Amino acid sequence: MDIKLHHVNKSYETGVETINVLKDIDLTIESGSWLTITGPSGSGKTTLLRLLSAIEQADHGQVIIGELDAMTALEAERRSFRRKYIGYIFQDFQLFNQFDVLTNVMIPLLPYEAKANVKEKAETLLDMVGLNNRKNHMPSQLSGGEKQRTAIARALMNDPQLILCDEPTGNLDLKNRDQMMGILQDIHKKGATIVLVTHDLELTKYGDFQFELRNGEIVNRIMN
Ligand SMILES: Nc1ncnc2c1ncn2[C@@H]1O[C@H](COP(=O)(O)OP(=O)(O)OP(=O)(O)O)[C@@H](O)[C@H]1O
Repeated sequence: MDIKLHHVNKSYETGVETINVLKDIDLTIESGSWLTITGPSGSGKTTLLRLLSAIEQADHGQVIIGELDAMTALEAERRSFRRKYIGYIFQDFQLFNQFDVLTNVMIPLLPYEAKANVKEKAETLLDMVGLNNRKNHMPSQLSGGEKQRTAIARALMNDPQLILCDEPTGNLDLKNRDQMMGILQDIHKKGATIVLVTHDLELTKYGDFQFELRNGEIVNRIMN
């Protein structure tokens, strides 16, 4: 899906001060492309992903994600759009500690599809990320890398057209990192748009284009 951000600003109020996190962001991401975003800690990368997922709204500007006008759409409309089209791999995984791995992966689709189908799909994805032998484990029993792979499997449950990845390989060893990047490449070849935030400069070689965020501004735009 095509994505367009125009004159986008985002700030947070802490009660003491206003933090201007994203400043006048202009960005076009063509359907099926792969953008890699790097930048120092606190530069606004996660905030940008939150706007691209329509979890949060900008203060000003235009945010168009496929058919969704994220600035004017109501919360329910944004949630439904996310569920249909977006896979989000969160930096902190956001697993439900009270549910086992399989249930964590099934959760996004459970309210909407037959349980048997959802289970089959979740098991296929857990196989793909090499975790089928952990499917009945609780998150507290997993290593950081296993949690991350669970989060990756869960993000793929809805066959997302747009995949937003926040440090998706930060907890993985090189072998698992390359395996996960291989999975993302396969999905990308099938047409998904990918936006990947990373500190790992090795990963910038995968995308079509990249930029750095610095202090909430885009710098160093590079076409690969
Ligand atoms: N809900 C919030 N309330 C107040 N400030 C926030 C909030 N969310 C983020 N910030 C601030 O916004 C700035 C950008 O945060 P963000 O998480 O987008 O950075 P980042 O580039 O993803 O950092 P990292 O690489 O460390 O994950 C930081 O200074 C952070 O403290």
